[in-house]
Amino acid sequence: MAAEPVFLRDDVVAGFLSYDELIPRLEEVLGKFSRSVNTGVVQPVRSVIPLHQHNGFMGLMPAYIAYEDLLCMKTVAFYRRNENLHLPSTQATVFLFNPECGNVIAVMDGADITFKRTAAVSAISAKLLMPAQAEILCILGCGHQAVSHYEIFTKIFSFKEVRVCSRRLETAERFAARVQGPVKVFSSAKEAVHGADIIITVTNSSQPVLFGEWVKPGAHIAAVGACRPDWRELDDTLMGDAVIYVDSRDGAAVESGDIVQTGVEVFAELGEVLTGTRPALRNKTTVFKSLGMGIQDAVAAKLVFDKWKSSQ
Ligand SMILES: NC(=O)C1=CN([C@@H]2O[C@H](COP(=O)(O)OP(=O)(O)OC[C@H]3O[C@@H](n4cnc5c(N)ncnc54)[C@H](O)[C@@H]3O)[C@@H](O)[C@H]2O)C=CC1
Ligand SMILES: O=C(O)C1=NCCCC1
Repeated sequence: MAAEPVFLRDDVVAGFLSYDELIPRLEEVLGKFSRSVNTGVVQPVRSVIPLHQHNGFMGLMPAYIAYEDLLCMKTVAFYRRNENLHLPSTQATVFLFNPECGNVIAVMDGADITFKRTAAVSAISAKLLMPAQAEILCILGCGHQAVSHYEIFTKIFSFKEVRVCSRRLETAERFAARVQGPVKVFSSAKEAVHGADIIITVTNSSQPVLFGEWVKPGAHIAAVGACRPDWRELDDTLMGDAVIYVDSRDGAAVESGDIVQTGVEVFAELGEVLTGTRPALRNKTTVFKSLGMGIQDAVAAKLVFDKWKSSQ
């Protein structure tokens, strides 16, 4: 009989998951995913059940990675909650399976994995696509993803100024009090992004929050929210002006409102840039449209599981 699956709580997962170890694994798997030859990295587009009654949705994100013999699935629900509830909008659980028989070997709280792998992938996009002299970082939206993005961006890059703006000023002020390091709080998104070299959009908005006419030419935008075909974060002008990079072309064609509704051409997947099959056009205004991928969760979960196992 198969052994009982282990359950790893969020604090345990967080303790075993470091950006330093995560980033190279994400780069490797994104590169293999984007290769046209069969690399055994299999990941369908997320299946999504909209939960209109509850202002949210649930997604199923299975993945198999042959070179790691790694079979994984994340379930993730995202709710637009009242900020005053102080509940995470993302509720995620990661299941690791024994690929030989399909039995579950571990169940993990998926919150930290989702926060860190998403921020790490945005940081990879910035490493490849941000202008050579990037001095000002601006984050729009001050929720959970904003915290992990602040952590990794200030850890691996050095900025003269980090600015934040959220829908409500109190949220941005709370964020500034919570993170370790200097932050300038703005009440106007237009003023916050003025002159910024990198802009991260991590909002739960379904309407554009960033407009092309505000953006400095040559800036890099990591657009993390608006993961439904009827949600937007970026306006038509910005989508039309920028060179568009994505994590997965198939996912973007189905899930990204900014892409589906404007019909803009996707220039490359991040994995294609990582493997050198498509160029990184650093001198242009670039958008990395992130949607999140099961393979990203899988490599993160394996890291956690292996560390947990060797700690036993
Ligand atoms: N691409 C990916 O891999 C992933 C994307 N997401 C998406 O990232 C987004 C953020 O997620 P969380 O931080 O967990 O959500 P959250 O609910 O913790 O934070 C959202 C923040 O956006 C702010 N906001 C809403 N409208 C705004 C506006 N018009 N201008 C400025 N700020 C505004 C809210 O005040 C809140 O601070 C969501 O859309 C979520 O679906 C989440 C996980 C992974
Ligand atoms: O990849 C993920 O995880 C998510 N992507 C879109 C929004 C919810 C979580």
